[in-house]
Amino acid sequence: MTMTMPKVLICANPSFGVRWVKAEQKSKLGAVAQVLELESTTRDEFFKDCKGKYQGVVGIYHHNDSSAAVGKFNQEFIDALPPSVKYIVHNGAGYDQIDVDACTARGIQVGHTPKAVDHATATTGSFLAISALRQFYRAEVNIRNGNWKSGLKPAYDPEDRVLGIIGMGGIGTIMAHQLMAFGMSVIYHNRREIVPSPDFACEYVPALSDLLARSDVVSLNLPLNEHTRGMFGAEQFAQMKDGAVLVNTARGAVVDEPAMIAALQSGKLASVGLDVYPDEPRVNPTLLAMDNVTLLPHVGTETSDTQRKMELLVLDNLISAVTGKGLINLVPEQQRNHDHPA
Ligand SMILES: O=CC(=O)O
Repeated sequence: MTMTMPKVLICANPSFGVRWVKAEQKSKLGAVAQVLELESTTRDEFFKDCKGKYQGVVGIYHHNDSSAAVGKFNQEFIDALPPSVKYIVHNGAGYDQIDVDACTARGIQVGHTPKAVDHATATTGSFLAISALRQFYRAEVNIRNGNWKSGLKPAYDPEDRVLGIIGMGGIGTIMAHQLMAFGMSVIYHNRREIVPSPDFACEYVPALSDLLARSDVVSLNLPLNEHTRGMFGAEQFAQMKDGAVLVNTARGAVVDEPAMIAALQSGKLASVGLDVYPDEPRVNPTLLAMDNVTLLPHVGTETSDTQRKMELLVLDNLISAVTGKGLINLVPEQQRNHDHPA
């Protein structure tokens, strides 16, 4: 019986693979597929195993941790996969670790977990915005060093300030609601206005430069792709208000990091709140040495509730795919009539 089942490879270190869902939820995949755990410990070993024990694999579960074990799912990696592979499902909303064009060329469909990440990532973004405005990190450093309020500079209230969201989607919408509760008003910039308009008070700003000129807090909520890599640089910082705040829960490589550091050093930016960095897990030491910025180690979705939702969605996608019903969450680039987002 098992031999006739399609094979699915959980391509992640066992402690990062499927760890939060209940056993019976995990076993639903086992009922329709033969589930293989990642055994290769290096990329070369993985390539060797593609010609051996991974032969016949139809679906692959991808986790950010997959890269730690076998490296990026780039063209070389995709080309080395057994010809049987038809689906790769990433546990995460951002799937920049996977070369989607290489997958498309090989007839492999790529899935991901949008929506499941929205609340947790939005909460992280809202925390970063508040912490950056109120300078809570600097205050915490003070108290931990026994300095009470000495040397603290005036901070800013969120109320009556403008939140500019770049890439209004699921995460941006929840962040907007959360920060409106703190008294902020919301404007957004996407490539196109959302139609019908969102059902809450927000204004579409067609020109990015206008949004930057009007926002007290700018939040990046867009995917990393060929259109967005490095899109936020010296020109964009120059267009921002003096003393504005930048929040990034998207991907570090969307921002030109040296330009951001220069804007912090000149005072153009009052502060930043970051959950993502261009070369994770490395963090620029200049940023680490600044106490007016709030930095988190890419924990946007790191809650047991959200991790469970994400794992479940990956499993549901794989079950749907291997039982002939197709992926539930195909990445936008592989959807018909796709026009790149935000
Ligand atoms: O960074 C987290 C995600 O892309 O889901």
